[in-house]
Amino acid sequence: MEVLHVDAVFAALDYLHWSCLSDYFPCLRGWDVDGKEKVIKAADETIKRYQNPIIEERIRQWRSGERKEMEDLVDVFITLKDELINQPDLMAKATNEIDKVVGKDKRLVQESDIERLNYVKACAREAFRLHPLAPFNAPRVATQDTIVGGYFIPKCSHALLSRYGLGRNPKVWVDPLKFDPERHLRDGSDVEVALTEHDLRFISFSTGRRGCLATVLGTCMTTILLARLLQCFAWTPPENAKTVDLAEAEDHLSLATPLMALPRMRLAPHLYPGN
Ligand code: HEM
Repeated sequence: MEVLHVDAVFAALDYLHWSCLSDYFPCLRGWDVDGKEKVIKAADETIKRYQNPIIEERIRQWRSGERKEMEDLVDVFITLKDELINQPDLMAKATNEIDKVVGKDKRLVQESDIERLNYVKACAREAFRLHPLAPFNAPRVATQDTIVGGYFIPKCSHALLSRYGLGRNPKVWVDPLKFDPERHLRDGSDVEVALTEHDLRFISFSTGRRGCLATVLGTCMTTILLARLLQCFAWTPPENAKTVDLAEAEDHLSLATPLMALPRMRLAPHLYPGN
């Protein structure tokens, strides 16, 4: 069932940005002229069959008082960690910053440290720029004729922003394919690095009325997760490999080959939850 679920999620993601004839001619809805409705319906049913019982069980646990603490959410920062594995000097800079701010072997990174973890946040910004989760933002429909960035957008047209294209635009970013967190740090300034990017030079939380409602929570989750991955473990490529293969798959932005990396504990054992 889990394999079916993952396949269904990827099918749904693949189709997210496809245009469908019935979006433009609603009278065709149900006829499935281009065959996409059938694929999406099947994926949707599989996703619900897998996820709904989990969600319902969670709701039951909260209502009955059995569950009292928040758990899970997030994964993703895998690609970011891999970029750092391939450039040990950058990883050392991030780890040193964490050790300096938190102190070695004292405690784990916590929310109050975030404002002083500028290099870690610059790494996260760089990952948002270079490795967007999805190729496009959610589609928008123009409610009136308008001009954006010099382009005329007629009323009713559907507009998609390329997250991939923005982050790698050579007119905006010097050496755009290089993973270089320093580009987000202002020389000699201790201005706090933010993960938000309101000028849309790349998309992290987007901006405006429909931008992410949880930029503070998202920043907190991202920074703490990455900082703890680096604080708790020294990461190296797998045996027999010099680097982690970061090549993207041909038809989506995930890694072409599964991630393999070796973690080694770098803190005193009592600091790891469960010990
Ligand atoms: C690293 C974490 C996160 C990132 C990078 C992120 C990014 C985004 C992006 C790019 C959008 C679309 C904005 C647009 O289309 O213009 C969005 C929408 C949204 N996000 Fe997040 N998000 C994150 C975490 C969260 C969390 C934790 C929550 C809730 C607890 C959340 C709630 C929302 C909501 C409600 C919207 C829809 C806003 C609307 O359509 O009006 N996000 N997010």
